[in-house]
Amino acid sequence: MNNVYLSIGTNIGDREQNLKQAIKMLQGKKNITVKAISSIYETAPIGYIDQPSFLNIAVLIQTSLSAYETLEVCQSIENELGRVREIRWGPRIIDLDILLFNNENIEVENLIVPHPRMYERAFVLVPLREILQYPLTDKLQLVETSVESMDLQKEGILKWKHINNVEEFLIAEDSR
Ligand SMILES: Nc1ncnc2c1ncn2[C@@H]1O[C@H](COP(=O)(O)OP(=O)(O)OP(=O)(O)O)[C@@H](O)[C@H]1O
Ligand SMILES: Nc1nc2c(c(=O)[nH]1)N=C(CO)CN2
Repeated sequence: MNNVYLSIGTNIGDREQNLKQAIKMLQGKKNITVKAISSIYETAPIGYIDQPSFLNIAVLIQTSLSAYETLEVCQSIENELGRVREIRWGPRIIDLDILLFNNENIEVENLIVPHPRMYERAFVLVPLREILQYPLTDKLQLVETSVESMDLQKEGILKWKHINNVEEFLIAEDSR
């Protein structure tokens, strides 16, 4: 079984609903088990600034899929939820990135793991830190040391909401 950390972001539409949908779709795959979900963080947009704030979350899954197959699942979920690719780093209904795949270094076409920009992004590291599985590998340890040296307010971590009961969170009625 592979331990895989994912980052999910959304800044269009009913953002919380988008996160729920994405997690439910992950859970619905027969080769994937969702093991942990971080709090939901509201974060200021990084990179391309003139866009709404994001909700960001980190998820730990266990899967028999390869890294590339996991990427394909992430992309199929993005497509199914109706993501349209326009501006680089611009607004999106949903974005699923593979952060870490076991403790592996992977570089194949269309896939680089660890995610090349993860260690400089508070919106990735802060949720990820919450769900790190022990014992810490060197890559997980680097998450902790990187986040410790960040000024979270300056990095746009605005507020967060803890999910007390994951089952309840996922089945809760659409509030619209
Ligand atoms: N670890 C990874 N996780 C997800 N996608 C990756 C990864 N490494 C490379 N990619 C590739 O990156 C491509 C562009 O991804 P995307 O459009 O989501 O970028 P982005 O979210 O705008 O920016 P960023 O990659 O900085 O988060 C994807 O099509 C995918 O093939
Ligand atoms: N706060 C925040 N900013 C972003 C995000 C994101 O998920 N959260 N995703 C981006 C594209 O990868 C660019 N900027």
